[in-house]
Amino acid sequence: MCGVTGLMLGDPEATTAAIELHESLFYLQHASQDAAGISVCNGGRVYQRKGLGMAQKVFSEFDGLALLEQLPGAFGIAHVRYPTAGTSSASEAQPLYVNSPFGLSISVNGNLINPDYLREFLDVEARRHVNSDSDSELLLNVFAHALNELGKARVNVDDIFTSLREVYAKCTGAYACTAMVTGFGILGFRDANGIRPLCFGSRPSQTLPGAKDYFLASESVALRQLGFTDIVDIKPGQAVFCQKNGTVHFRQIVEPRSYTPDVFEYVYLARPDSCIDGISVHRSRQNMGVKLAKKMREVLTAKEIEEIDVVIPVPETSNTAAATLASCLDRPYSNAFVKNRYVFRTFILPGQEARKKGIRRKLSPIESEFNGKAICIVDDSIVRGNTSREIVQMAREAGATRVYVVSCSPEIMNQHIYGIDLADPDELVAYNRTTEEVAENIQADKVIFQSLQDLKDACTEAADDTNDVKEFEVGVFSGKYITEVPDGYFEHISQLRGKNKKRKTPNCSEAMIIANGGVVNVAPGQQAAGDARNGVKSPSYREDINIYNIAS
Ligand SMILES: O=P(O)(O)OC[C@H]1O[C@H](OP(=O)(O)OP(=O)(O)O)[C@H](O)[C@@H]1O
Ligand SMILES: NC(=O)CC[C@H](N)C(=O)O
Ligand SMILES: [Mg+2]
Repeated sequence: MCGVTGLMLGDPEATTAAIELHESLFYLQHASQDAAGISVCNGGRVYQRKGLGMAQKVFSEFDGLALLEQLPGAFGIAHVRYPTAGTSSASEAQPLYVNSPFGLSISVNGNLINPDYLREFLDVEARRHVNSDSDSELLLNVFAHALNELGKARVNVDDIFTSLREVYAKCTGAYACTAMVTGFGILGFRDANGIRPLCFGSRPSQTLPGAKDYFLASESVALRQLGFTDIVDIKPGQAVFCQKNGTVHFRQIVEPRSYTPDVFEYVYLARPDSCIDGISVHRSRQNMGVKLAKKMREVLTAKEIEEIDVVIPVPETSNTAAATLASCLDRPYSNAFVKNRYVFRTFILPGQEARKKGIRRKLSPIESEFNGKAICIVDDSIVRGNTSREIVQMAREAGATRVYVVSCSPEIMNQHIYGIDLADPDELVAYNRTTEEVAENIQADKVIFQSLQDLKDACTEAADDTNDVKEFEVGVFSGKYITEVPDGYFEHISQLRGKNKKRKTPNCSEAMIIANGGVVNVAPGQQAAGDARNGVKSPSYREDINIYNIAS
Protein backbone atom coordinates (compact mmCIF):
# COMPACT_ATOMS: atom_id res chain seq x y z
CA MET A 1 0.00 0.00 0.00
CA CYS A 2 1.17 3.49 -0.79
CA GLY A 3 0.22 6.64 1.07
CA VAL A 4 -1.48 9.50 -0.78
CA THR A 5 -2.43 13.00 0.30
CA GLY A 6 -3.80 16.17 -1.29
CA LEU A 7 -4.20 19.68 0.09
CA MET A 8 -6.11 22.78 -1.01
CA LEU A 9 -5.40 25.83 1.11
CA GLY A 10 -8.34 28.21 1.33
CA ASP A 11 -6.14 31.28 0.97
CA PRO A 12 -5.29 31.56 -2.75
CA GLU A 13 -2.29 33.73 -1.87
CA ALA A 14 -0.82 31.04 0.37
CA THR A 15 2.34 29.31 -0.77
CA THR A 16 2.79 26.84 2.07
CA ALA A 17 0.94 23.74 0.84
CA ALA A 18 4.22 21.81 0.46
CA ILE A 19 5.07 22.32 4.13
CA GLU A 20 1.93 20.53 5.24
CA LEU A 21 2.05 17.92 2.49
CA HIS A 22 5.58 17.16 3.65
CA GLU A 23 4.33 16.88 7.22
CA SER A 24 1.50 14.57 6.12
CA LEU A 25 3.94 12.06 4.64
CA PHE A 26 5.39 11.40 8.09
CA TYR A 27 1.98 10.11 9.19
CA LEU A 28 1.85 7.69 6.27
CA GLN A 29 5.45 6.57 6.29
CA HIS A 30 4.55 3.23 7.89
CA ALA A 31 2.75 2.28 4.67
CA SER A 32 5.59 2.74 2.23
CA GLN A 33 9.26 3.50 2.52
CA ASP A 34 10.71 3.14 -0.97
CA ALA A 35 10.04 6.59 -2.42
CA ALA A 36 8.38 9.89 -1.61
CA GLY A 37 7.29 12.95 -3.55
CA ILE A 38 5.35 16.20 -3.54
CA SER A 39 3.86 18.22 -6.41
CA VAL A 40 2.38 21.65 -5.88
CA CYS A 41 0.83 24.22 -8.14
CA ASN A 42 1.64 27.90 -8.13
CA GLY A 43 -0.14 30.03 -10.72
CA GLY A 44 0.04 27.99 -13.89
CA ARG A 45 3.12 26.04 -12.85
CA VAL A 46 3.79 22.71 -11.23
CA TYR A 47 6.76 22.24 -8.94
CA GLN A 48 7.74 18.75 -7.98
CA ARG A 49 10.34 16.93 -5.97
CA LYS A 50 10.51 13.16 -5.56
CA GLY A 51 13.09 10.48 -5.01
CA LEU A 52 13.95 7.14 -3.48
CA GLY A 53 13.78 6.64 0.27
CA MET A 54 11.65 7.92 3.10
CA ALA A 55 10.26 11.46 3.21
CA GLN A 56 12.94 12.48 5.69
CA LYS A 57 15.64 11.56 3.21
CA VAL A 58 14.01 12.82 0.04
CA PHE A 59 13.44 16.24 1.54
CA SER A 60 16.45 16.26 3.84
CA GLU A 61 18.33 18.92 1.97
CA PHE A 62 15.55 21.38 2.67
CA ASP A 63 14.94 23.28 5.82
CA GLY A 64 11.50 24.87 6.11
CA LEU A 65 12.42 27.94 4.14
CA ALA A 66 14.10 26.09 1.30
CA LEU A 67 11.14 23.75 0.93
CA LEU A 68 8.92 26.77 0.48
CA GLU A 69 11.27 28.31 -2.04
CA GLN A 70 11.49 25.13 -4.04
CA LEU A 71 7.86 24.10 -3.85
CA PRO A 72 5.66 27.18 -3.53
CA GLY A 73 1.92 26.85 -3.97
CA ALA A 74 -1.50 26.89 -2.36
CA PHE A 75 -2.41 23.36 -3.40
CA GLY A 76 -0.81 20.07 -4.24
CA ILE A 77 -0.58 16.32 -3.77
CA ALA A 78 1.97 13.96 -2.22
CA HIS A 79 2.89 10.29 -2.16
CA VAL A 80 4.93 7.65 -0.37
CA ARG A 81 5.56 4.56 -2.48
CA TYR A 82 5.97 0.86 -2.03
CA PRO A 83 5.90 -0.64 -5.54
CA THR A 84 3.41 -3.33 -6.50
CA ALA A 85 3.97 -3.02 -10.23
CA GLY A 86 6.84 -1.81 -12.36
CA THR A 87 10.14 -1.33 -10.60
CA SER A 88 11.36 0.50 -7.53
CA SER A 89 13.19 2.92 -9.80
CA ALA A 90 13.26 6.64 -9.01
CA SER A 91 11.58 7.29 -12.34
CA GLU A 92 8.44 5.54 -11.05
CA ALA A 93 8.32 7.52 -7.82
CA GLN A 94 5.11 9.55 -7.55
CA PRO A 95 3.34 11.92 -8.05
CA LEU A 96 3.43 11.15 -11.76
CA TYR A 97 2.86 13.94 -14.25
CA VAL A 98 1.58 14.19 -17.80
CA ASN A 99 1.52 17.53 -19.54
CA SER A 100 -1.34 16.96 -21.94
CA PRO A 101 -4.05 17.96 -21.42
CA PHE A 102 -3.89 20.73 -18.83
CA GLY A 103 -0.97 19.30 -16.82
CA LEU A 104 -2.18 16.40 -14.69
CA SER A 105 -0.42 14.94 -11.67
CA ILE A 106 -1.44 11.82 -9.77
CA SER A 107 -0.66 9.87 -6.60
CA VAL A 108 -2.01 6.32 -6.54
CA ASN A 109 -2.55 3.87 -3.73
CA GLY A 110 -3.50 0.46 -5.09
CA ASN A 111 -2.85 -1.87 -7.95
CA LEU A 112 -4.40 -2.40 -11.38
CA ILE A 113 -4.88 -5.98 -12.49
CA ASN A 114 -5.58 -5.42 -16.19
CA PRO A 115 -2.35 -3.69 -17.24
CA ASP A 116 -2.08 -5.58 -20.54
CA TYR A 117 -5.46 -4.35 -21.70
CA LEU A 118 -4.66 -0.79 -20.62
CA ARG A 119 -1.27 -0.81 -22.29
CA GLU A 120 -2.82 -2.01 -25.54
CA PHE A 121 -5.61 0.56 -25.33
CA LEU A 122 -3.20 3.42 -24.70
CA ASP A 123 -0.88 2.30 -27.46
CA VAL A 124 -3.33 1.50 -30.22
CA GLU A 125 -6.38 3.64 -29.51
CA ALA A 126 -5.21 6.54 -27.41
CA ARG A 127 -1.76 6.66 -29.03
CA ARG A 128 -0.13 7.65 -25.77
CA HIS A 129 3.36 6.47 -25.00
CA VAL A 130 3.83 4.77 -21.63
CA ASN A 131 7.42 4.82 -20.52
CA SER A 132 7.46 2.47 -17.55
CA ASP A 133 5.87 -0.68 -16.15
CA SER A 134 4.07 1.39 -13.53
CA ASP A 135 0.34 0.68 -13.43
CA SER A 136 -0.18 4.19 -12.07
CA GLU A 137 1.21 5.65 -15.28
CA LEU A 138 -1.47 3.67 -17.11
CA LEU A 139 -4.24 5.04 -14.92
CA LEU A 140 -2.98 8.60 -15.32
CA ASN A 141 -2.92 8.26 -19.10
CA VAL A 142 -6.40 6.75 -19.27
CA PHE A 143 -7.66 9.79 -17.38
CA ALA A 144 -5.64 12.19 -19.51
CA HIS A 145 -6.93 10.60 -22.70
CA ALA A 146 -10.54 10.89 -21.57
CA LEU A 147 -10.07 14.57 -20.70
CA ASN A 148 -8.37 15.20 -23.99
CA GLU A 149 -11.23 13.59 -25.89
CA LEU A 150 -13.53 16.34 -24.64
CA GLY A 151 -11.72 18.57 -27.12
CA LYS A 152 -11.78 21.61 -24.86
CA ALA A 153 -9.12 24.17 -24.20
CA ARG A 154 -10.42 24.65 -20.65
CA VAL A 155 -12.41 22.19 -18.56
CA ASN A 156 -14.93 22.62 -15.77
CA VAL A 157 -15.68 20.41 -12.78
CA ASP A 158 -18.29 18.39 -14.67
CA ASP A 159 -15.73 17.62 -17.35
CA ILE A 160 -13.35 16.27 -14.73
CA PHE A 161 -16.02 13.97 -13.32
CA THR A 162 -17.19 12.88 -16.77
CA SER A 163 -13.65 11.92 -17.77
CA LEU A 164 -13.14 10.07 -14.54
CA ARG A 165 -15.90 7.67 -15.59
CA GLU A 166 -13.50 6.31 -18.19
CA VAL A 167 -11.01 5.43 -15.45
CA TYR A 168 -13.69 3.39 -13.67
CA ALA A 169 -14.77 1.81 -16.94
CA LYS A 170 -11.29 0.80 -18.03
CA CYS A 171 -9.17 0.25 -14.91
CA THR A 172 -9.77 -2.96 -12.96
CA GLY A 173 -8.33 -3.42 -9.51
CA ALA A 174 -8.01 -1.23 -6.45
CA TYR A 175 -7.17 2.45 -6.40
CA ALA A 176 -7.55 5.41 -4.11
CA CYS A 177 -5.97 8.45 -5.70
CA THR A 178 -5.28 12.11 -5.29
CA ALA A 179 -4.75 14.10 -8.47
CA MET A 180 -4.04 17.69 -9.40
CA VAL A 181 -5.18 19.63 -12.44
CA THR A 182 -2.69 22.43 -12.97
CA GLY A 183 -4.10 25.83 -12.13
CA PHE A 184 -7.51 24.38 -11.32
CA GLY A 185 -7.69 22.17 -8.23
CA ILE A 186 -7.22 18.79 -6.58
CA LEU A 187 -9.21 15.62 -6.98
CA GLY A 188 -9.68 12.53 -4.84
CA PHE A 189 -11.38 9.32 -5.96
CA ARG A 190 -11.75 5.75 -4.84
CA ASP A 191 -12.45 2.51 -6.72
CA ALA A 192 -15.99 1.15 -6.98
CA ASN A 193 -15.42 -1.48 -4.27
CA GLY A 194 -13.68 0.87 -1.83
CA ILE A 195 -10.78 -1.56 -1.45
CA ARG A 196 -8.14 1.03 -0.66
CA PRO A 197 -8.96 3.83 1.81
CA LEU A 198 -9.26 7.58 1.31
CA CYS A 199 -10.67 10.22 3.62
CA PHE A 200 -11.39 13.91 3.48
CA GLY A 201 -11.58 16.72 6.03
CA SER A 202 -11.59 20.49 6.42
CA ARG A 203 -10.43 23.21 8.81
CA PRO A 204 -10.61 26.99 8.96
CA SER A 205 -7.91 28.69 6.91
CA GLN A 206 -5.09 29.90 9.13
CA THR A 207 -4.43 32.97 6.99
CA LEU A 208 -7.72 33.97 5.37
CA PRO A 209 -10.62 34.47 7.79
CA GLY A 210 -13.79 32.72 6.66
CA ALA A 211 -12.02 30.49 4.14
CA LYS A 212 -11.51 26.74 4.55
CA ASP A 213 -8.61 24.39 3.85
CA TYR A 214 -9.37 20.89 2.51
CA PHE A 215 -7.29 17.78 2.83
CA LEU A 216 -7.36 14.23 1.48
CA ALA A 217 -5.33 11.34 2.90
CA SER A 218 -5.14 7.56 2.91
CA GLU A 219 -5.44 7.49 6.68
CA SER A 220 -7.36 9.70 9.06
CA VAL A 221 -4.38 10.10 11.40
CA ALA A 222 -2.77 12.48 8.89
CA LEU A 223 -5.86 14.67 8.77
CA ARG A 224 -6.38 14.75 12.50
CA GLN A 225 -2.80 15.57 13.33
CA LEU A 226 -2.81 18.46 10.88
CA GLY A 227 -5.90 19.92 12.55
CA PHE A 228 -8.56 18.80 10.06
CA THR A 229 -12.01 17.85 11.34
CA ASP A 230 -15.35 16.69 9.94
CA ILE A 231 -13.47 13.72 8.54
CA VAL A 232 -15.46 11.57 6.12
CA ASP A 233 -14.53 8.51 4.08
CA ILE A 234 -14.72 8.85 0.32
CA LYS A 235 -17.20 6.14 -0.63
CA PRO A 236 -16.67 3.46 -3.27
CA GLY A 237 -17.02 4.98 -6.73
CA GLN A 238 -17.09 8.51 -5.29
CA ALA A 239 -14.90 11.50 -6.12
CA VAL A 240 -14.34 14.93 -4.64
CA PHE A 241 -12.92 17.96 -6.43
CA CYS A 242 -11.61 20.99 -4.51
CA GLN A 243 -11.43 23.97 -6.80
CA LYS A 244 -8.93 26.69 -6.13
CA ASN A 245 -11.80 29.18 -5.75
CA GLY A 246 -12.68 27.37 -2.51
CA THR A 247 -15.64 25.34 -3.73
CA VAL A 248 -15.87 21.61 -3.06
CA HIS A 249 -17.79 19.19 -5.24
CA PHE A 250 -18.64 15.59 -4.33
CA ARG A 251 -19.87 13.29 -7.08
CA GLN A 252 -20.80 9.63 -7.24
CA ILE A 253 -18.99 8.75 -10.47
CA VAL A 254 -20.24 5.15 -10.74
CA GLU A 255 -22.56 3.04 -8.65
CA PRO A 256 -20.64 1.24 -5.91
CA ARG A 257 -20.09 -2.43 -6.77
CA SER A 258 -19.61 -3.29 -3.11
CA TYR A 259 -18.19 -1.66 0.00
CA THR A 260 -15.36 -3.99 0.82
CA PRO A 261 -12.21 -2.43 2.27
CA ASP A 262 -9.14 -4.61 2.38
CA VAL A 263 -9.16 -6.41 5.72
CA PHE A 264 -5.35 -6.32 5.71
CA GLU A 265 -5.52 -2.60 6.53
CA TYR A 266 -6.89 -3.54 9.94
CA VAL A 267 -4.64 -6.58 10.38
CA TYR A 268 -1.35 -4.94 9.56
CA LEU A 269 -1.10 -1.92 7.30
CA ALA A 270 -2.86 0.93 8.99
CA ARG A 271 -1.78 2.83 12.06
CA PRO A 272 -3.81 1.98 15.16
CA ASP A 273 -4.69 5.65 15.63
CA SER A 274 -6.50 5.71 12.27
CA CYS A 275 -10.15 5.08 11.62
CA ILE A 276 -10.95 3.55 8.23
CA ASP A 277 -14.50 3.43 6.89
CA GLY A 278 -15.91 4.05 10.34
CA ILE A 279 -13.88 1.23 11.90
CA SER A 280 -11.30 2.06 14.54
CA VAL A 281 -8.11 0.18 13.68
CA HIS A 282 -7.14 0.04 17.35
CA ARG A 283 -10.51 -1.37 18.42
CA SER A 284 -10.49 -3.94 15.60
CA ARG A 285 -7.09 -5.18 16.81
CA GLN A 286 -8.33 -5.40 20.38
CA ASN A 287 -11.22 -7.51 19.09
CA MET A 288 -8.77 -9.71 17.18
CA GLY A 289 -7.10 -10.43 20.52
CA VAL A 290 -10.43 -11.34 22.12
CA LYS A 291 -11.37 -13.70 19.29
CA LEU A 292 -7.94 -15.27 19.16
CA ALA A 293 -8.08 -16.00 22.90
CA LYS A 294 -11.39 -17.78 22.27
CA LYS A 295 -9.78 -19.84 19.49
CA MET A 296 -6.87 -20.72 21.78
CA ARG A 297 -9.31 -22.06 24.35
CA GLU A 298 -10.75 -24.30 21.63
CA VAL A 299 -7.36 -25.60 20.48
CA LEU A 300 -5.41 -25.86 23.74
CA THR A 301 -6.42 -27.58 26.95
CA ALA A 302 -7.18 -25.51 30.05
CA LYS A 303 -3.97 -26.85 31.56
CA GLU A 304 -1.89 -25.78 28.55
CA ILE A 305 -3.32 -22.29 28.81
CA GLU A 306 -2.74 -22.23 32.56
CA GLU A 307 0.88 -23.16 31.95
CA ILE A 308 1.58 -20.20 29.65
CA ASP A 309 3.94 -18.04 31.68
CA VAL A 310 3.84 -15.00 29.49
CA VAL A 311 2.16 -13.56 26.38
CA ILE A 312 4.61 -11.64 24.18
CA PRO A 313 3.75 -9.50 21.13
CA VAL A 314 5.91 -9.22 18.05
CA PRO A 315 6.20 -5.46 18.01
CA GLU A 316 4.73 -3.49 16.82
CA THR A 317 1.55 -4.19 14.96
CA SER A 318 0.43 -6.98 17.27
CA ASN A 319 0.97 -5.10 20.55
CA THR A 320 -2.70 -4.17 20.86
CA ALA A 321 -4.11 -7.62 20.12
CA ALA A 322 -1.55 -9.37 22.36
CA ALA A 323 -2.45 -7.22 25.36
CA THR A 324 -6.17 -8.03 25.03
CA LEU A 325 -5.44 -11.70 24.40
CA ALA A 326 -3.34 -11.89 27.57
CA SER A 327 -6.07 -10.28 29.61
CA CYS A 328 -8.76 -12.60 28.14
CA LEU A 329 -6.63 -15.64 28.97
CA ASP A 330 -5.71 -14.14 32.32
CA ARG A 331 -2.01 -14.64 31.62
CA PRO A 332 0.82 -12.14 32.20
CA TYR A 333 1.81 -9.86 29.31
CA SER A 334 5.31 -8.66 28.56
CA ASN A 335 6.92 -6.50 25.88
CA ALA A 336 9.79 -8.96 25.92
CA PHE A 337 10.96 -8.30 22.38
CA VAL A 338 12.60 -4.93 22.16
CA LYS A 339 12.12 -3.13 18.91
CA ASN A 340 14.99 -1.16 17.48
CA ARG A 341 13.23 2.03 16.52
CA TYR A 342 15.79 2.87 13.88
CA VAL A 343 14.86 -0.10 11.69
CA PHE A 344 12.03 -0.15 9.11
CA ARG A 345 9.18 -2.57 8.76
CA THR A 346 10.89 -5.75 7.61
CA PHE A 347 7.97 -7.18 5.65
CA ILE A 348 7.99 -4.32 3.19
CA LEU A 349 11.72 -4.36 2.66
CA PRO A 350 12.52 -5.45 -0.88
CA GLY A 351 14.23 -8.84 -1.10
CA GLN A 352 14.16 -11.94 1.07
CA GLU A 353 17.76 -11.67 2.35
CA ALA A 354 17.28 -8.07 3.43
CA ARG A 355 14.08 -9.06 5.23
CA LYS A 356 15.74 -11.88 7.18
CA LYS A 357 18.66 -9.74 8.26
CA GLY A 358 16.28 -6.98 9.20
CA ILE A 359 14.44 -9.15 11.74
CA ARG A 360 17.37 -9.68 14.14
CA ARG A 361 18.46 -6.13 13.66
CA LYS A 362 14.95 -5.02 14.52
CA LEU A 363 13.92 -7.31 17.37
CA SER A 364 15.90 -8.62 20.31
CA PRO A 365 14.70 -10.59 23.35
CA ILE A 366 14.96 -9.60 27.01
CA GLU A 367 16.40 -12.95 28.09
CA SER A 368 14.94 -13.03 31.61
CA GLU A 369 11.43 -12.90 30.15
CA PHE A 370 12.05 -16.12 28.21
CA ASN A 371 14.39 -18.19 30.34
CA GLY A 372 12.68 -21.35 31.63
CA LYS A 373 9.24 -20.14 30.50
CA ALA A 374 6.38 -21.36 28.34
CA ILE A 375 5.60 -18.44 26.07
CA CYS A 376 2.85 -17.41 23.69
CA ILE A 377 4.07 -15.16 20.87
CA VAL A 378 1.39 -13.09 19.15
CA ASP A 379 1.85 -11.70 15.65
CA ASP A 380 -0.63 -9.96 13.39
CA SER A 381 0.12 -12.24 10.43
CA ILE A 382 2.45 -14.94 9.24
CA VAL A 383 3.39 -14.40 5.62
CA ARG A 384 6.63 -16.06 4.54
CA GLY A 385 7.27 -17.15 8.12
CA ASN A 386 10.58 -15.28 8.26
CA THR A 387 9.63 -13.27 11.34
CA SER A 388 8.13 -16.12 13.32
CA ARG A 389 10.93 -18.56 12.41
CA GLU A 390 13.59 -16.12 13.53
CA ILE A 391 11.68 -15.13 16.62
CA VAL A 392 11.05 -18.70 17.75
CA GLN A 393 14.76 -19.33 17.40
CA MET A 394 15.60 -16.23 19.43
CA ALA A 395 13.09 -17.26 22.10
CA ARG A 396 14.67 -20.69 22.36
CA GLU A 397 18.17 -19.25 22.45
CA ALA A 398 16.95 -17.10 25.35
CA GLY A 399 15.81 -20.26 27.19
CA ALA A 400 12.07 -20.58 26.43
CA THR A 401 10.84 -24.11 27.20
CA ARG A 402 7.66 -24.03 25.13
CA VAL A 403 6.77 -21.68 22.29
CA TYR A 404 3.27 -21.14 20.92
CA VAL A 405 2.91 -18.81 17.96
CA VAL A 406 -0.55 -17.34 17.43
CA SER A 407 -1.64 -15.19 14.49
CA CYS A 408 -4.36 -12.52 14.53
CA SER A 409 -5.19 -13.39 10.94
CA PRO A 410 -5.84 -16.68 9.14
CA GLU A 411 -3.41 -18.64 6.99
CA ILE A 412 -2.24 -16.58 4.00
CA MET A 413 -2.30 -18.89 1.01
CA ASN A 414 -3.01 -16.61 -1.93
CA GLN A 415 -1.55 -13.66 -3.74
CA HIS A 416 -2.48 -10.16 -2.70
CA ILE A 417 -3.41 -8.32 -5.88
CA TYR A 418 -4.79 -4.97 -4.70
CA GLY A 419 -1.78 -3.00 -3.58
CA ILE A 420 0.25 -5.10 -1.16
CA ASP A 421 3.06 -7.04 -2.73
CA LEU A 422 3.03 -10.07 -0.40
CA ALA A 423 4.67 -13.02 -2.15
CA ASP A 424 4.16 -15.81 -4.64
CA PRO A 425 2.10 -18.64 -3.13
CA ASP A 426 5.05 -21.02 -2.98
CA GLU A 427 6.90 -18.49 -0.79
CA LEU A 428 4.00 -18.32 1.68
CA VAL A 429 4.66 -20.59 4.62
CA ALA A 430 1.01 -21.66 4.95
CA TYR A 431 0.66 -22.51 1.27
CA ASN A 432 0.17 -26.26 0.84
CA ARG A 433 1.02 -26.86 4.49
CA THR A 434 -1.18 -27.98 7.35
CA THR A 435 -1.07 -25.96 10.57
CA GLU A 436 1.14 -28.68 12.07
CA GLU A 437 3.52 -28.40 9.13
CA VAL A 438 3.67 -24.64 9.54
CA ALA A 439 4.54 -25.15 13.22
CA GLU A 440 7.26 -27.57 12.20
CA ASN A 441 8.58 -25.17 9.59
CA ILE A 442 8.95 -22.31 12.03
CA GLN A 443 9.99 -24.66 14.86
CA ALA A 444 7.12 -23.70 17.16
CA ASP A 445 5.45 -26.15 19.52
CA LYS A 446 2.10 -25.10 18.17
CA VAL A 447 0.72 -22.50 15.76
CA ILE A 448 -2.82 -21.15 16.02
CA PHE A 449 -4.46 -19.02 13.34
CA GLN A 450 -7.51 -16.78 13.72
CA SER A 451 -10.51 -17.97 11.69
CA LEU A 452 -11.57 -15.76 8.79
CA GLN A 453 -15.05 -15.23 10.19
CA ASP A 454 -13.63 -14.14 13.53
CA LEU A 455 -11.28 -11.72 11.78
CA LYS A 456 -14.15 -10.15 9.85
CA ASP A 457 -16.29 -9.98 12.99
CA ALA A 458 -13.42 -8.36 14.89
CA CYS A 459 -13.51 -5.55 12.33
CA THR A 460 -17.26 -5.10 11.95
CA GLU A 461 -17.70 -5.10 15.73
CA ALA A 462 -15.25 -2.18 15.93
CA ALA A 463 -17.45 0.03 13.75
CA ASP A 464 -19.07 3.31 14.75
CA ASP A 465 -22.59 4.29 13.60
CA THR A 466 -21.34 5.92 10.38
CA ASN A 467 -20.14 2.59 9.09
CA ASP A 468 -21.69 0.91 6.06
CA VAL A 469 -19.16 -1.91 5.76
CA LYS A 470 -20.50 -5.40 6.13
CA GLU A 471 -17.94 -7.34 4.13
CA PHE A 472 -14.23 -7.08 3.37
CA GLU A 473 -11.82 -7.88 0.57
CA VAL A 474 -10.19 -11.08 1.88
CA GLY A 475 -8.79 -12.74 -1.27
CA VAL A 476 -5.40 -13.27 0.28
CA PHE A 477 -7.01 -15.64 2.79
CA SER A 478 -9.88 -17.10 0.79
CA GLY A 479 -8.59 -17.05 -2.79
CA LYS A 480 -11.86 -15.33 -3.80
CA TYR A 481 -11.29 -11.79 -5.03
CA ILE A 482 -13.74 -8.94 -5.08
CA THR A 483 -13.14 -8.11 -8.75
CA GLU A 484 -12.74 -10.42 -11.69
CA VAL A 485 -9.11 -11.35 -12.20
CA PRO A 486 -8.11 -11.40 -15.88
CA ASP A 487 -6.62 -14.65 -17.16
CA GLY A 488 -2.88 -14.70 -16.81
CA TYR A 489 -2.68 -11.97 -14.16
CA PHE A 490 -1.27 -14.21 -11.43
CA GLU A 491 1.41 -15.43 -13.82
CA HIS A 492 2.07 -11.82 -14.80
CA ILE A 493 2.81 -10.73 -11.23
CA SER A 494 4.91 -13.80 -10.55
CA GLN A 495 6.99 -13.00 -13.60
CA LEU A 496 7.26 -9.39 -12.56
CA ARG A 497 8.51 -10.42 -9.11
CA GLY A 498 11.07 -12.73 -10.68
CA LYS A 499 12.20 -10.01 -13.05
CA ASN A 500 12.48 -7.44 -10.28
CA LYS A 501 14.45 -9.82 -8.07
CA LYS A 502 17.07 -10.15 -10.79
CA ARG A 503 16.96 -6.53 -11.91
CA LYS A 504 18.42 -4.15 -9.41
CA THR A 505 18.54 -1.31 -11.92
CA PRO A 506 15.51 0.41 -13.43
CA ASN A 507 14.17 -0.47 -16.85
CA CYS A 508 14.90 2.89 -18.34
CA SER A 509 17.71 5.32 -17.92
CA GLU A 510 17.17 7.56 -14.93
CA ALA A 511 18.65 10.43 -16.83
CA MET A 512 16.56 10.20 -19.94
CA ILE A 513 13.55 12.37 -20.45
CA ILE A 514 10.64 10.77 -18.70
CA ALA A 515 7.99 10.46 -21.34
CA ASN A 516 5.25 11.85 -19.15
CA GLY A 517 4.92 14.89 -21.30
CA GLY A 518 8.50 16.01 -21.18
CA VAL A 519 9.07 16.00 -17.42
CA VAL A 520 12.76 16.33 -16.94
CA ASN A 521 14.93 14.80 -14.25
CA VAL A 522 17.42 17.29 -13.01
CA ALA A 523 19.88 17.18 -10.18
CA PRO A 524 19.22 19.13 -7.01
CA GLY A 525 19.69 22.81 -7.65
CA GLN A 526 20.01 22.35 -11.40
CA GLN A 527 17.65 24.00 -13.87
CA ALA A 528 15.55 21.66 -15.98
CA ALA A 529 17.26 22.12 -19.31
CA GLY A 530 20.16 21.14 -21.57
CA ASP A 531 22.00 18.06 -20.49
CA ALA A 532 19.09 16.31 -18.82
CA ARG A 533 16.89 16.88 -21.85
CA ASN A 534 19.52 15.34 -24.05
CA GLY A 535 19.55 12.24 -21.89
CA VAL A 536 23.08 12.82 -20.63
CA LYS A 537 23.90 12.27 -16.97
CA SER A 538 25.36 15.39 -15.49
CA PRO A 539 28.30 14.89 -13.11
CA SER A 540 26.25 16.10 -10.18
CA TYR A 541 23.33 13.81 -10.98
CA ARG A 542 22.16 11.72 -8.03
CA GLU A 543 19.98 8.76 -8.76
CA ASP A 544 18.22 8.85 -5.44
CA ILE A 545 17.11 12.47 -5.27
CA ASN A 546 15.67 14.34 -8.22
CA ILE A 547 14.01 17.67 -8.65
CA TYR A 548 11.53 17.75 -11.47
CA ASN A 549 10.93 21.40 -12.17
CA ILE A 550 8.25 20.96 -14.73
CA ALA A 551 7.49 24.56 -15.34
CA SER A 552 10.97 25.87 -16.08
O1 LIG B 1 5.99 -13.98 7.94
P1 LIG B 1 6.77 -12.81 7.45
O2 LIG B 1 7.10 -12.93 6.00
O3 LIG B 1 7.95 -12.54 8.28
O4 LIG B 1 5.82 -11.53 7.51
C1 LIG B 1 4.99 -11.26 8.60
C2 LIG B 1 5.56 -10.17 9.46
O5 LIG B 1 5.73 -8.95 8.69
C3 LIG B 1 5.12 -7.87 9.37
O6 LIG B 1 6.03 -7.23 10.26
P2 LIG B 1 6.91 -5.96 9.87
O7 LIG B 1 8.25 -6.18 10.36
O8 LIG B 1 6.76 -5.63 8.44
O9 LIG B 1 6.20 -4.71 10.53
P3 LIG B 1 5.80 -4.34 12.02
O10 LIG B 1 7.04 -3.88 12.69
O11 LIG B 1 4.83 -3.23 11.85
O12 LIG B 1 5.18 -5.53 12.65
C4 LIG B 1 4.03 -8.51 10.16
O13 LIG B 1 3.70 -7.70 11.27
C5 LIG B 1 4.63 -9.83 10.60
O14 LIG B 1 5.40 -9.65 11.78
N1 LIG C 1 1.56 0.17 -2.94
C1 LIG C 1 0.91 0.88 -3.82
O1 LIG C 1 -0.19 1.35 -3.60
C2 LIG C 1 1.61 1.03 -5.16
C3 LIG C 1 0.97 1.92 -6.20
C4 LIG C 1 1.34 1.51 -7.61
N2 LIG C 1 0.73 0.25 -7.95
C5 LIG C 1 2.85 1.45 -7.77
O2 LIG C 1 3.42 0.38 -7.82
O3 LIG C 1 3.47 2.48 -7.80
MG1 LIG D 1 5.52 -7.55 12.44
